[in-house]
Amino acid sequence: MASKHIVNFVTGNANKLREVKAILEPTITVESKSLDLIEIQAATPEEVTTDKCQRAADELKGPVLVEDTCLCFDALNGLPGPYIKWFLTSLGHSGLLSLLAGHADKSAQAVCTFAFSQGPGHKPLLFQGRVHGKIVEARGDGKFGWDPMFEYQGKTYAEMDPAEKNKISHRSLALAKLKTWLEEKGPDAVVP
Ligand SMILES: O=P(O)(O)OP(=O)(O)OP(=O)(O)OC[C@H]1O[C@@H](n2cnc3c(O)ncnc32)[C@H](O)[C@@H]1O
Ligand SMILES: [Mg+2]
Repeated sequence: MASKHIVNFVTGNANKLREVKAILEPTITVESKSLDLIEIQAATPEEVTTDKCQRAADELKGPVLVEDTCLCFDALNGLPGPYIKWFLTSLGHSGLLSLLAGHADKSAQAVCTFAFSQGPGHKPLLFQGRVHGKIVEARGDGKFGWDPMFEYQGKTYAEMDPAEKNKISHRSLALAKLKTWLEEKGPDAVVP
């Protein structure tokens, strides 16, 4: 049976693409374009993702889906947040963990914000998923970003098999909202 909907997911991250495909297909067909989009320096994931989506729509001159992921440490008032990529690159897992050395509170939130735009000039729609977990010493053999140090209900993301992670993750919670919107309104719904 042919998919009812097709989305064009623009990302430079192959791990994200793999998860998005595993979560959405076959109900929704995921096409993709590998682009490393400029991300503005902003305080909230909503601002970052909205801007990123507009850039992608302008560049590809059509409908696009983008996503931005934040990892927010509660003891640090939400930092590193949207800057997690640069913190992870510079500090690695152990350096990230040591940011919380002086804090008893190791709780953290994994936040995934998708933005869908019908094309240049259209307002991006946002779909967000959030998982409350905790930052631990790296465990598990997952190769995706900070998966080994984010623990949810006793297991790090890296200790879960892919299907298990995709059932409960910040990304799947966000995509469930996108799916509902696509099924109820459809990509041709009138968005300003
Ligand atoms: O092209 P884009 O989609 O922006 O891909 P990116 O790799 O630049 O991703 P982000 O800007 O959203 O930065 C998020 C960082 O968190 C990492 N990350 C994203 N989702 C993750 C997940 O589910 N588990 C572990 N790490 C993740 C990712 O590898 C980045 O280092
Ligand atoms: Mg990025």
